Amino acid sequence: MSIDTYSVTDHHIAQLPQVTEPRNAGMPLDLNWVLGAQANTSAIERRAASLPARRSVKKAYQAAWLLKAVTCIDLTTLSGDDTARRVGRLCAKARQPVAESVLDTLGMPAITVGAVCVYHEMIAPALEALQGSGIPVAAVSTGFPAGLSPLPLRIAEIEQSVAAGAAEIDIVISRRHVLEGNWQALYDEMRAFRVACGDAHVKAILATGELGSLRNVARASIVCMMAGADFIKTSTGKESVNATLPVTLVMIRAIRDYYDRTGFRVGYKPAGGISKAKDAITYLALMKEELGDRWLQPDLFRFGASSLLNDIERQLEHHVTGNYSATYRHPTS
Ligand SMILES: O=C[C@H](O)COP(=O)(O)O
Repeated sequence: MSIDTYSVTDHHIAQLPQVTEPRNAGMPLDLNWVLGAQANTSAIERRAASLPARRSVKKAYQAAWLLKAVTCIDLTTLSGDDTARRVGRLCAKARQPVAESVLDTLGMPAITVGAVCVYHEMIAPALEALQGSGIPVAAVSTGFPAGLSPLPLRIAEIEQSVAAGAAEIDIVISRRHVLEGNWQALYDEMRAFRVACGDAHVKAILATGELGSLRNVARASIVCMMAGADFIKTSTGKESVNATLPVTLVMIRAIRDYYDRTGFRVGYKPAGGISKAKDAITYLALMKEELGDRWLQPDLFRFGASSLLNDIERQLEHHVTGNYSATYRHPTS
């Protein structure tokens, strides 16, 4: 199946959606629902394997999809040697991720990335560098990436990050709760994190590469949503296996199930190892197909990525410098 006919309108490109989404309030832990969650691994893997080949976007539509992807990036630096200077450069890129000349040629308005994602210590320089841009700062907290520091410290870290001005907090769950099937413990932990976040939105990093099975991924996704996660996110980027298409299918179907049963839309953030423009399009197409256009807005979809933007920039350059530029039409025209 091709997605040539998918329209990527100005509305989709718009940086900030005008819709007001009721925040996921969560619900009591429903163990019947959690334990009933299954994942047919071979069917999911078969479908995931066919996705990249089945998804193609005509050249005339690609630039719009790529710009859409840019608006959904949590531009990230999560390195032990991060400095205020490096974060400053990242933020300058976040403000203007695509060269003005490229946007002009494509007839597109100025865009920014979805957010900048850093460690707690880098919140202040990020805020300073992003002043006036409207781009939120996301902080990884709770002992990222392993999440094995004492619970009170992890909660205090969230509180400090929120006090420092982070509008979004990416927490890591305790993988052992999933591996031991201790859903109550996972729920209680996630609930405590959500409370500590206050008004800041919370993304629950499942570290799916360490959860042992797709069924565990499905169950952990549901428990975190029940406990009030605003987003569920695949990975820290530090596991040996990070974002994958099978895991994505499982997580976004859990999101759909949760929406059908509760009416709350929870966001999805694939993260780790997504560095190619064509992969970004595959993810966007999958979101559109499984969850619909609403989940293509940056308040419900983000890529956690440190190098994806570089490849998207390269591809956009091809669009404006190659033969292609002469034939470019906006998808809505
Ligand atoms: O959430 C962010 C991830 O750490 C990014 O991973 P990456 O450096 O592989 O793009």
